[in-house]
Order: sequence, then C-alpha cells, then structure tokens
Amino acid sequence: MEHQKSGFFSKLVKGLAKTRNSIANGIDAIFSGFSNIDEDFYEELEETLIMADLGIKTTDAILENLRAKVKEQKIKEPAQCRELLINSMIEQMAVGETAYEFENRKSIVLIMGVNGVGKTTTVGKLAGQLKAQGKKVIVAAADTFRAAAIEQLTEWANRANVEIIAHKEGSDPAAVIFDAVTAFKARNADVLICDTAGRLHNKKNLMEELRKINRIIDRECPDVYRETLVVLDGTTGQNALAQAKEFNEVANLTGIVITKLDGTAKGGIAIAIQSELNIPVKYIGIGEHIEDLQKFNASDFVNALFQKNE
Ligand SMILES: Nc1nc2c(ncn2[C@@H]2O[C@H](COP(=O)(O)OP(=O)(O)OP(=O)(O)O)[C@@H](O)[C@H]2O)c(=O)[nH]1
Repeated sequence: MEHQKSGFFSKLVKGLAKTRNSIANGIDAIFSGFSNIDEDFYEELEETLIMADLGIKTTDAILENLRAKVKEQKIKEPAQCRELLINSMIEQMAVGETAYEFENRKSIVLIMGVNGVGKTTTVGKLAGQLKAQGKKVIVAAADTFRAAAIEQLTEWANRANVEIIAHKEGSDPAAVIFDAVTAFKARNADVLICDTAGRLHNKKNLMEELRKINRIIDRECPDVYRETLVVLDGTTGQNALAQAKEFNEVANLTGIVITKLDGTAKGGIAIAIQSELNIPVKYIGIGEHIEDLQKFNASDFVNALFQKNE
C-alpha cells in the first residue's frame, strides 16, 4: 500500500512539473529575491498565485492565513515563509475523513461532466478499483449522447469484469438508470456507478434529465447513500471552475474529480476550485491507466508541487 502510494507520489511530482514551474518556481524566486516581508513582498506573492490559476478568492484566503502566521510567529525572513505558505495551501484544501464514505457502504454514484473531460474513463477506473477491493460493482451508461462513450464504458466494464447496464445511443438516460437500479437491487450490489449527463449548453434539459434520474433513485432506492461527482479537465484552468459552478447549480454536487493533471501548467486550479465552491476535490487523475486515478491528498499534492527539482 505504502509502495503504491509512493509510486503515485513520484508520478504526481512528475505530472505536476509544468504547474510547479508556474507556481513554486515563481514563489521560490520571490522568497529568495526579497530581504524583508513587506507589502511589495505580499503583492508579488499575490500576483504569482493569481497568475497560476488560483483565482483571487483563494489567493486572498491563503495570503490572509500566511499574514496571520507570520505575525503570530514573529517571522522576519521571507525564506522562512515557504513552509508557512505550503501549510496554508494544504489547510485550504484538506478533505475531511467522511469524504469517501460512499466507498464503505451501499451507494449510488452519479458522475457528470462535459464530453471529453475524462468522465467515462473516471467511471471505469473507479469501478475497477472498487471491484479490486472485493466490492460488487455495476456501472450504468446513462450518458447516451454518444455511442462511443457507451462502447468505451463497455470496454472498461469488461476489463474490470463488472456488470454494465447500457441501452442504445440516444435512448432515455432515465430508462438506463431505472434498469441499473433494478439490477443493483436484484444483485444486491455494493456500488452502482452511473456515467451521466454531459451536456451543459442546454441547462434546462440537463436539469430535467438529472431531476428524472434522481427521482427514480429516490423512489427505488430511498435509503441508499448517494454521491454526485463532477469531472473536470485540469488542463482547462479557470474554465473548469466555471463548469463546476454550472453543474453545481443543477446538481447537488458532493465532490469533484480533476483529471489530466499530468502535463498541465494549470494544476493550480485544484487549489482554487475547492475554496471557491466549498466542494472537496475527492479524486485526481494523472494518466490514462486505472491506477492513475487516486484519492486527493492535499498534503501530497502541495508537497509534490513544491518538491525541489532533482
Ligand atoms: N493524460 C491524461 N489523460 C486522461 C486522464 N483522464 C482521462 N484521460 C483521457 O482523456 C480522453 C477523454 O476521456 P473520456 O473518458 O473519453 O472523456 P469523457 O468525458 O467520458 O468524454 P466522452 O467519452 O466523449 O463522453 C481519453 O483519451 C482519456 O484516456 C488523465 O488523468 N490524464
């Protein structure tokens, strides 16, 4: 387990190389370039954090926290702020213990996100991981918009050896969900993971679709724990934040998955999203393989971000 974690950590360090260039290297330059902690110092820090996709609100929260710590601990040297800043960022993103409750009880997981963000892949990876933990998993292809997405999920399900409930392209997503919850009950499965709505451009339809899906689950499985995750493409920076906001308006999101954090310079968005929306980032993706999706660990993430280049 520890070995697996350290493997992921080193992959995370590698994957975040470009984000590190845009955040940590800039911050380290400020720490070594200033001899006093003054307003100019804070202003430079602020600019660097905002430029690195952290957004104004998150940046302000982190700097406010930093200022308080500097004062409290009577820090005089900018270089001594490095550790404090790292800790401020970690505090900003910490995910509570209860975040993964759905993994340990009977649950229905709805996964949403626009096409191409890595939604189907996330459903497949999660299903495979939970199956490997010995759980009885069913996946539902309720994003019926594209035939390729249904085929792709079928491939993931076959590979993971889990049952899939799918209908034809263009069919009613709610009908897929009905069949899926029926199978979930009949097989006494542990987790049902549903690949759901992906279109944002027609918000009214999307809202209606989600309402229908939730109504069926409420009626058929009123006592089953529900998790609603939105998948965002980390390479899209502030755009990902805008998508999360829109999905949150139509669905009661309980968590966020950020994919494709490998190879992007915009990984700072992972820090911004959580504090902007007050919804925890629960998983991050740093590659296309099943083990490349992992639970988000704020401390590992920020430490990987500030890892000195070897
Ligand atoms: N590098 C990298 N690629 C990823 C990651 N997650 C997903 N991908 C790739 O992103 C592409 C899109 O992923 P999909 O799962 O098909 O995206 P989707 O949101 O389901 O889109 P549709 O299938 O069109 O609905 C695929 O080629 C994935 O392999 C990741 O964490 N890192």
